[in-house]
Amino acid sequence: MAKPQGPHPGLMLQNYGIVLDAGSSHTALYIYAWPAEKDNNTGRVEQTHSCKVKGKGISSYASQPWKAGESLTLCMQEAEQKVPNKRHHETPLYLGATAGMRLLNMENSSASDKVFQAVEKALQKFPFSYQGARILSGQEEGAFGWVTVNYLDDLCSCCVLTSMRFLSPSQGLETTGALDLGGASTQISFVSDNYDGSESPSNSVTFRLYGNDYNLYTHSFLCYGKDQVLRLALAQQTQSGPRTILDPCFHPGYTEIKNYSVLYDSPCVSGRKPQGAPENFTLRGNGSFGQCQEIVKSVFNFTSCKYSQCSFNGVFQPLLQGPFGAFSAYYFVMNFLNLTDTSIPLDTVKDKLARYCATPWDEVSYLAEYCFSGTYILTLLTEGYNFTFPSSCVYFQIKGSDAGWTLGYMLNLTNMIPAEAPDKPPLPHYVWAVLPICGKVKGQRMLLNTVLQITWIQGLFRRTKAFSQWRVHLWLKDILSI
Ligand SMILES: O=c1[nH]cnc2c1ncn2[C@@H]1O[C@H](COP(=O)(O)OP(=O)(O)O)[C@@H](O)[C@H]1O
Ligand SMILES: [Ca+2]
Repeated sequence: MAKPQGPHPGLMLQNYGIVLDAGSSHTALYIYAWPAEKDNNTGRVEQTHSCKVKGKGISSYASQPWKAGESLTLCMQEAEQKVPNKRHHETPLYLGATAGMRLLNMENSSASDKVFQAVEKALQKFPFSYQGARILSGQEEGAFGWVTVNYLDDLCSCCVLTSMRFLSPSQGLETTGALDLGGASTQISFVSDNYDGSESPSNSVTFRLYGNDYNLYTHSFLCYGKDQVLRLALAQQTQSGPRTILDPCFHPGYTEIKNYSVLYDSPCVSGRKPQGAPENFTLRGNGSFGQCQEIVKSVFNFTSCKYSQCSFNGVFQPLLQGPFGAFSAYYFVMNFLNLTDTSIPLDTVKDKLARYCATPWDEVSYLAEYCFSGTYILTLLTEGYNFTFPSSCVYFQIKGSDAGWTLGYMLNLTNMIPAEAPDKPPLPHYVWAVLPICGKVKGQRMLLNTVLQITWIQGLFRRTKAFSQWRVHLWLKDILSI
């Protein structure tokens, strides 16, 4: 008897790509896959696997660089299992390091070189097509995060509220801004109609997509990731070299002995260590959101701005234009605190956070830093960047842990971000009319997307924004399976 025929093997063929995100706090490996037979511009790239490397980020191995390489072995072995053997040699492997390595490189560039040598040696042992390990600039980190957010196009309910924006004849269509919060740096990236890149060229990244140039505003604040900001806040409170501090950002009853040398061992606070400080100090929590916010505010500088407008620390920022997707630690922290619903009035959010901060430590008992982190996020968004809640549409991405710069980085390096327009329109016009029907088939959520996409298409005809054309193109291909 003849064997049952499976799908044509060609249809099953997948391409793979691996990106290691060497963050300041830890390293994560992501595997992406996309159909091999579709041309690069249209196949939907999906994350098929992720692996969290045990231990800390590679920058923490400055004094034992070989361990940085070793630390990656288990996740790399997992990747060997997950990517089919036949595809190993064609699978590109990238490692990108962010703010932890930026700081180490500033502090001790030979130690940072040694960490990269060790990592390179470890990665080259695997059968993938190794494409190099490097430090991403802050602009790259922000810009690739923005590409990911817009590629994923995973609009949440928050944007339903603002979908009328898309219909507004004056505004036209919009892309989604990206907010990334790491341990050592934080990025904000968005396209603003009134920003042409000339006022502060260092904050401008130009993308060529479908034949049009996009001007993206992006800024990375080194030392404003949540772990380094905690150091800035503690440095602020220990300038006189005390033996004890009463810290409002920690729960009442919380006590921790902190070492001065360890606290000040970072370029973000080095040079500020108080002279003649004892070896340690005791941090005692007193859980006051209001006082904590005052301390957090003091790490921002709002006094000088040589541009038409600034966010903080004299950094230019054009008028906010949303929606925005907030991911990484934004998501972890706000999800933990049950504060991802941005339609809640700001005062209610503050009340909830105040109640959480005031909860005695013996009732919380683990994860001491969420009061501080929540207060920092709220302050960064409202005072630093000037978001107003609930009218600003910032949504904490459900797949927050997996959104980030890695997908955008890989799309760029594998030439999957189309720079030039296709010769002919992506689809014949009659397809537009079919959209609502296709939408209904996949249920309400798809219907919502349909409405948004149609509005985008209206925008397309109005302003022919190339990036949205790209998105619409991908989306149509996806739902129509062509
Ligand atoms: O599963 C989690 N729960 C809570 N926080 C997390 C989790 N995974 C990562 N984080 C936090 O997200 C941040 C990720 O920062 P990352 O290591 O990418 O630094 P970087 O982007 O500044 O280089 C860190 O502050 C880390 O503590
Ligand atoms: Ca990161």
